[in-house]
Amino acid sequence: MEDLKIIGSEEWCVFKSLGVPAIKARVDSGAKTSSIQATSLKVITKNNQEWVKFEVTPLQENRSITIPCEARLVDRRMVKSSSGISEERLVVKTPVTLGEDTFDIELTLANRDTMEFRMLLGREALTDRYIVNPAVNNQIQEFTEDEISARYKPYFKEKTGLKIGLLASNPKLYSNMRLMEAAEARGHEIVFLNVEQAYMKLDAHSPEIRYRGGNILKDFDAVIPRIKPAVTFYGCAVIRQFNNLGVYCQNSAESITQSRDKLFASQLFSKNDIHIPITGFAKSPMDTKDLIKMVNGAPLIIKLLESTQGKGVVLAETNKAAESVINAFKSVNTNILVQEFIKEANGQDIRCFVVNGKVVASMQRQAEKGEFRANIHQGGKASMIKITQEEKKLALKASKALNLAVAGVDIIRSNKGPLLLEVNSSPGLEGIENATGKDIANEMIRAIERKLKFS
Ligand SMILES: Nc1ncnc2c1ncn2[C@@H]1O[C@H](COP(=O)(O)OP(=O)(O)OP(=O)(O)O)[C@@H](O)[C@H]1O
Ligand SMILES: [Mg+2]
Ligand SMILES: [Mg+2]
Repeated sequence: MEDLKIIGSEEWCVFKSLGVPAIKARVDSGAKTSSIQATSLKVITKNNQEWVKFEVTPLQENRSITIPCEARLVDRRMVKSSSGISEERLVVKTPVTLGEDTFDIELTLANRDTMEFRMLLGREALTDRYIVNPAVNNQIQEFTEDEISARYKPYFKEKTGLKIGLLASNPKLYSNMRLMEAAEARGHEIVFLNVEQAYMKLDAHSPEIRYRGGNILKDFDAVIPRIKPAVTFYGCAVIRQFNNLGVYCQNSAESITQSRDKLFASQLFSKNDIHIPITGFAKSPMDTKDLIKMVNGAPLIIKLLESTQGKGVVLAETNKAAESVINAFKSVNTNILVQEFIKEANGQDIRCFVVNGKVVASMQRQAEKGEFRANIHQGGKASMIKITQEEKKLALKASKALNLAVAGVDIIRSNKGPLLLEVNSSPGLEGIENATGKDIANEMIRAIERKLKFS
């Protein structure tokens, strides 16, 4: 016991033979084997032995430094993730240096970028060497920030900007052109990626995304998803793949999927105590009459579950009309929501543009004469508006409920106070930039910089 050293909760490890000058490990006596976050895994044969090539992004704060490594493969192990799923992980063996001691360590290569720390130091490496004192850090080796900078100096690439992918469909669309412009203006490299031309390889060790023609899409720091409704399913699969490869996606596949389903989203809102117009959903035409009563009768709104630009939103003026329209949709198996009509809104609604938990712009939209839908695509006119504290809170709460970093939140003013209409995951920039004069594209790019701690 006496010659065991005290090790803290976080320690710097050096891997000379891998070429990793310093990597901070979380000391985790709960884990048997140590692990390191690794991407682009590839098993190769060297002198009749199996080796693994992989890449390590060793610094938590700087994702632009990636070190190519090679180590001998000693095992393949099934590991249970926190969600209970078993996955095969490659295990390599390599010398590690902690302070004055150098010893061989087995490392599981964790190829999913979910770890806060880039490395975990497990029991096997600690036993007979260290006693853990979780209250302290850097007991074995302390590196100052300057020392880390010096150690990493040769690795700092001449990289002045991020590499961002704009995952969308039409490069000529105002919003997409503005995002490309804003990213370039801030010194980043931005690549337009047509979502339907990206395809993927699903493989435990070397998952990939390729682009038409066979190019592998790699080295992306971030992806801005701008997925049109018609490609939601495929687009979200591509976003998930980028995410699995450790690329930051400004809106996640999950939140986009949720926001696209008006019923699912409305259930999330009511669960989170977010007020929406009274809304009903029913399967059978036998319930239509009561459904209409439930939302206070006609005039009422009927909405297709997946609709945008106001195309799938209908106003039924009388109970009779409502009943026949609802039953007509049901007869062709189309899912619809039935909603209380907020007459006092007078064809007005409010669009709040939310970026990373902040309302960066808001506008009022006024429907054309004789029209109740305020959508700009339906001829609505936009103007500046100062929203109330309550409306701001509502917008932020709604985007938070869906976990969207970028969201277009539609709010309607009713006699009961502001009500949430819907949250869009790819809100257009044209209407709101023109109405408010705000540079929203720039806000979105800056939000990515902040998330990636790029400055
Ligand atoms: N319950 C309601 N009462 C009054 N007006 C409504 C109601 N629901 C929707 N509207 C009007 O219809 C417009 C379109 O509705 P909604 O935003 O739900 O549909 P959408 O087709 O998804 O539009 P978007 O293009 O914003 O995604 C709203 O902006 C609003 O002006
Ligand atoms: Mg919508
Ligand atoms: Mg809308």
